[in-house]
Amino acid sequence: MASPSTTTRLTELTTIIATETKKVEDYFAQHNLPNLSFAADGPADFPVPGSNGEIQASRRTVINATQELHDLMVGPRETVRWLAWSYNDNLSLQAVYQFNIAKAVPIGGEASYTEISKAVGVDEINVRRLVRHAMTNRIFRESRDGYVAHTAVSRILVDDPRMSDWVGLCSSDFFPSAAHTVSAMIKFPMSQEPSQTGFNLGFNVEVPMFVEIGKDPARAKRFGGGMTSLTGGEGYEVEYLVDGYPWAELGEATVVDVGGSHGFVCVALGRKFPSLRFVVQDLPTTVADGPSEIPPELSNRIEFQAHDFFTEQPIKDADVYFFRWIFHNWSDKYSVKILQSLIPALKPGARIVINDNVLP
Ligand SMILES: C[S@@+](CC[C@H](N)C(=O)[O-])C[C@H]1O[C@@H](n2cnc3c(N)ncnc32)[C@H](O)[C@@H]1O
Repeated sequence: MASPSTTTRLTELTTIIATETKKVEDYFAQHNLPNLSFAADGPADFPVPGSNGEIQASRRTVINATQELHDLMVGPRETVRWLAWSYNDNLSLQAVYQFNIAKAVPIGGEASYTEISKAVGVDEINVRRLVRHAMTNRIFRESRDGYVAHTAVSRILVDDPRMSDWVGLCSSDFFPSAAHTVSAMIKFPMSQEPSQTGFNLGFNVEVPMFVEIGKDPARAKRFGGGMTSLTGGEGYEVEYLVDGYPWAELGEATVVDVGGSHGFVCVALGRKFPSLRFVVQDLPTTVADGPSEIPPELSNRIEFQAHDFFTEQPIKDADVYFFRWIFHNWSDKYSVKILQSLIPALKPGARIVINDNVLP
């Protein structure tokens, strides 16, 4: 029999939501901050810095409590139904990205479905279906019957090219891979091979994902841009890394950022620790785009080198070999290979620093 405690929990949650929301609103009022809104000119981010622990804790509590309240109200059976259907959210987002629909809607104005259809070269019925579906996630709004305007969410796809890269990477590279992951598990049971994955079945290719993406400069650039965007996202800020390790104690030291993409981590470290020098290693197409991302004042301390981390590490005298978000991409077999290829380069006292996420 169902526990009668649900009613109590609902009331508890509404009280938590009201109390913590008031703290946030009072803070906004005291600091003259804009109201939260999805209007196209509304704030794109929560307008209180992450360092404000108290308001961020209230915000987090409201997010969790409203989610729980929502889920309780929806109920277990309908939760499963909607979860199973949520691929449609990726689908409409992929269409918006792929057909560049956000750019077909003027900021501060509106466009009819007919105009969008002409601008993006997709038939009007599908434009209408997909854009209206995207609206269920607050991507665009219908300003009047048959006309589309931006919201603060859709506007980000125009204003923030790196977020657009992230959307493209997730919807166009990861979504098809995820859709084939279980098929890959059935076809290649217990495989540790990077060429026997959902990506391989999804794109019908035999080489590992990074090799395939690296063959196409535009796709590699999108991957790098997407990673930069993710790193700027809440909870992933590079400051945790900058402040969370005693970099200053290394003194005059060389840090090799293995698989360092476009070098944005080294930029953040280089700004704060002037005695560090950096070599960013990655696949050739990725490092080709790196130097243009480095601010001029750091270009003499950050260099790029094409290097495949499965081959012997070419930099022999470094103080730190740094791996950020590398090992979670590889099975144990290949993670061991990546580490073994460092061995010939390690001088006494050299460090291997790993910054990665672990699912608890
Ligand atoms: C998840 S990204 C992490 C990027 C960066 N370290 C960061 O913190 O965002 C993994 C990186 O590994 C690179 N990579 C993949 N295979 C590689 C290989 N065999 N040798 C060197 N880099 C590789 C990719 O190009 C990509 O930039």
